[in-house]
Amino acid sequence: IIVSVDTPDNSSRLLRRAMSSGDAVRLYDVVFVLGPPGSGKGTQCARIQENLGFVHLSAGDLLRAERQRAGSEFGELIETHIKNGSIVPVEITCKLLENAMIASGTAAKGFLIDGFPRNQNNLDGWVREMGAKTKVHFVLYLSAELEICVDRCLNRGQGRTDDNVESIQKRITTYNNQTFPIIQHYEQLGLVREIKCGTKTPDQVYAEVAQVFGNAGL
Ligand SMILES: Nc1ncnc2c1ncn2[C@@H]1O[C@H](COP(=O)(O)OP(=O)(O)OP(=O)(O)O)[C@@H](O)[C@H]1O
Ligand SMILES: Nc1ccn([C@H]2C[C@H](O)[C@@H](COP(=O)(O)O)O2)c(=O)n1
Ligand SMILES: [Mg+2]
Repeated sequence: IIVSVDTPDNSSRLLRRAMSSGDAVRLYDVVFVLGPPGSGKGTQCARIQENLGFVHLSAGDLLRAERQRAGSEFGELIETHIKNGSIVPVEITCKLLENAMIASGTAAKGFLIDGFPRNQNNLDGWVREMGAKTKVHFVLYLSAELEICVDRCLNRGQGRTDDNVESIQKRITTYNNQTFPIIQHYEQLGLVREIKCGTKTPDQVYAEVAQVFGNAGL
């Protein structure tokens, strides 16, 4: 039950009453969005944000912005991980996500967290820091054949330092070894909503995405 919007920093839209304890507990509504590099996570999140009122937070975008921020003590470390396709320690990423959630103001229906949690360290850190403040409704898993994903990354044209063959191969290895097990973890909890999107157009994928959100009452 949504009972209020007032939080100490006036930033969270949803304040729900914990029916069991009677205590007021703040819960951010969250959908994680995972899938291989180039599967279309950012593309679909932009549409969900526009049409369904969720705020899109890309962990990769937040890390790239932090890398560029003058005076950041993490810039070099982030760049090294991005180039190597490895995963930045969760303390950094989780703090960036939480700050962005707080900064997003009061209008969000919920948060689409794109590209997170990407490994066990991400998941453990999230549970530790954000578990009690969030409700993860489901994991939107955008799957696609890896050859298609590689082509899309190489043709993305956004000047990303990791859209080259060497970095993409490393990102895919990390995805297979570290991220896929996280998807399997959520699958075991019955929380994965997979959309097979390799050969579908963005419009076709979005039609299925909208259905998933509709089915979840979001
Ligand atoms: N269904 C689709 N069909 C064809 N091209 C697509 C489709 N979805 C996205 N693209 C294109 O593929 C590229 C990668 O898409 P996008 O950036 O959304 O992927 P991503 O999953 O966020 O990737 P990353 O994990 O590397 O951030 C972009 O150039 C995008 O325009
Ligand atoms: N949870 C995350 C998300 C991203 N990164 C780093 C490493 C990724 O290869 C890179 C790009 O992410 P993308 O934009 O493709 O989602 O950012 C990370 O370390 N941890
Ligand atoms: Mg992306």
